[in-house]
Amino acid sequence: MIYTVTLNPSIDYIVHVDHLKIGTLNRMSSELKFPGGKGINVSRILKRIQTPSVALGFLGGFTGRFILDWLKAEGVLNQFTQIAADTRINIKLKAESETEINGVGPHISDKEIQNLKAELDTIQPSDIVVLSGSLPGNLPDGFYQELIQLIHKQGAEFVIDTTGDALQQSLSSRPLLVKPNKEELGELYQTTFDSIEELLPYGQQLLAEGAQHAIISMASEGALLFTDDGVYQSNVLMHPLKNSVGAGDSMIAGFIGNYARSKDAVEAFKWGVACGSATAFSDDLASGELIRTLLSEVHIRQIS
Ligand SMILES: Nc1ncnc2c1ncn2[C@@H]1O[C@H](COP(=O)(O)OP(=O)(O)OP(=O)(O)O)[C@@H](O)[C@H]1O
Ligand SMILES: O=P(O)(O)OC[C@@]1(O)O[C@H](CO)[C@@H](O)[C@@H]1O
Repeated sequence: MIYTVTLNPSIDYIVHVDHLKIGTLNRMSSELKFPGGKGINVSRILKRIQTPSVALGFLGGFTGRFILDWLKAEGVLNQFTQIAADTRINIKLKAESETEINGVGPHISDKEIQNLKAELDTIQPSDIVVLSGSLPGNLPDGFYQELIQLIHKQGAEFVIDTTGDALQQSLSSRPLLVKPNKEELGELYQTTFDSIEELLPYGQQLLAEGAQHAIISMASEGALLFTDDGVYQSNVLMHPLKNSVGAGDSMIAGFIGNYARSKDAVEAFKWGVACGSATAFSDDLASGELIRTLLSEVHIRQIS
């Protein structure tokens, strides 16, 4: 089974404003609300590519109920830990450019933390746990490390999609996959990149530090896959961009959903690119139908 862990879920409140003027009243031209948070996005895409998963994490209040109802309607299995405080609302403002304003997240009590950790007691050695996104306000910086220890105690594998120190510290625990985007990779190694060639040593460094597979996603410039057998580059699919929120999560879902079955990293990468691109070309997360249509447009070549 694949488990996703979203410690800081959200309602993503997507607001379209035609001509945004700061400092005055603006009227929305349209608005949408979706369940959000990186692990939840992974589980929703897994469902659409017929791969079962169980979504874990903290949910509370009226916002938490909205997310639970939505996941139930979509048939996404879940075992969330109930909390007293309200799950956050993240604003995705779509005007001339895209602006995101993410909440800090609710307070989590010690008892609620223990309840979440107890959910990991039942995972099996063949399971994969996807740890994604930010930590709600009061959780300590090393919290992902604590979860990784619990996952390893059960003999299972993990994927981690986070940034900075938490990503750095996780590498020596041999994550099955890490997927920083180009900016996050630059932040990790305190550098910037002007070309694919400049990226290559840093992708290799992720493997040298312990990652089993690393994808560097580059939005409209495609993606790179680093494995012990070589480095692979995807083409860029050309369709109108509708929404980049969740493209990275969709890419992780596509990779891990396929890899869990095939154990073939290059084939899994192909699915990752199809899922990530399909979400970029959709208003919400991608449909299974669009993912399957785009799969035939994905071409992977070995570059090293
Ligand atoms: N505009 C685009 N055109 C074509 N493909 C795209 C575009 N945006 C994203 N993709 C595809 O989706 C993948 C993941 O996107 P991206 O690099 O934006 O991830 P991310 O930064 O983690 O996204 P997010 O945090 O918003 O979920 C890319 O590597 C690419 O394959
Ligand atoms: O604040 P975090 O946890 O880093 O990111 C949360 C978030 O921006 O990530 C998802 C897209 O990847 C959205 O659904 C959600 O709003």
